[in-house]
Amino acid sequence: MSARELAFGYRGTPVGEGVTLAVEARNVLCLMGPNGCGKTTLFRTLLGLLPPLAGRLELHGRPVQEFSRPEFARHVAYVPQAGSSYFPFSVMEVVTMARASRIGTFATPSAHDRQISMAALERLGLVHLAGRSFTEISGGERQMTLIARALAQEAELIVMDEPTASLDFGNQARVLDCINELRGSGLAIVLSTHDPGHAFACADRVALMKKGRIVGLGTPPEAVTPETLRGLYGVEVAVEFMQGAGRSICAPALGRFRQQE
Ligand SMILES: Nc1ncnc2c1ncn2[C@@H]1O[C@H](COP(=O)(O)OP(=O)(O)OP(=O)(O)O)[C@@H](O)[C@H]1O
Repeated sequence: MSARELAFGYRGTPVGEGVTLAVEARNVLCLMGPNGCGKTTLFRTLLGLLPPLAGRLELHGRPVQEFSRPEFARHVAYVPQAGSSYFPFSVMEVVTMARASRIGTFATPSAHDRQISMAALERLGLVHLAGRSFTEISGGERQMTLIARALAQEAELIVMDEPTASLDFGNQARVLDCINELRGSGLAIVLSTHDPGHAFACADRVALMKKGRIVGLGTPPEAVTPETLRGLYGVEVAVEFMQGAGRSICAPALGRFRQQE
C-alpha cells in the first residue's frame, strides 16, 4: 500500500496532510505520535473508511476507493482498539466473522473457515476462550481476539491501532512476537504504539507523526532517539541498548532523576 501527499480528516475537519508512506510485504511500519495527532484518522483513511481529502492512496497500484469492501477485506485486515461490545457473540463467532469476505452472501462458514478460525485462536493461545461470550471477557482478551480475527481474515496487510494498549506484560510480548512471526510469513503490518521501545522490538521502519504530518521516517535507531522523542512528546527519554534484551529500550526521565542531570 502506498500513500502520496495524502491529506486526511473528517468532513469540515482536516486532521493531517502531506503524508507519503509505503508498506511492503515482509515489513512492519510503526507509527508513533502524541495523543490526538491523527494516527487513528490516518488508519481509517488507509482502510478506505474515510475518503482521502487530497493526494493518492493505492493498493497494488490501484486507488483504494476502487476496491469493493469484500475485495479490500481479502487484502487488508484491521485490528481496532478494543472497546466494549453489546452483542454476545462467542469468541469463536467473532473470529469466524473474519471469513465473511470469502463466504457467499447466503452461505454459512464451512469446516475450512472454522478450521482457519481455530488455528488463529491457537496461534494466540486463546482456544480456552472459544466458547465464551465476547461481552464477558476482559479488555485484553478482547484485544487478543481481535488480533486472532485479523489473522483469520488471511489478508496480506494488517493495520493495528495500538494493538498492545490494554494488554498485560506477557500478552504484550506475545503480540510483539506474533507481529515478528507474521512478518516472517510474508505479511505487511502497519501499527501504532505509544511505547517507543516497541518500535525496536518489531518495526523495520518508524514514522513519527506530529499535528497530522510525518516529521520523521527511518529505521528504529534512526527515528527513535532522545532528540526525536523530546520533539514528539516534550519529555526527556533515555534510549539505551540493553544487552540482555538484544535491542534498545526507552525510559522517560522522571522527577528526581531528571534533576540529577
Ligand atoms: N469523528 C470525528 N470528527 C471530527 N474530528 C475527529 C473525529 N474523531 C477524531 N477527531 C479529531 O481528529 C484529531 C485526531 O484524532 P485521532 O483519533 O486520529 O488521534 P490519535 O493520534 O489516534 O490519538 P490517540 O493517540 O489519542 O488515540 C483529534 O483532534 C480528534 O479530536
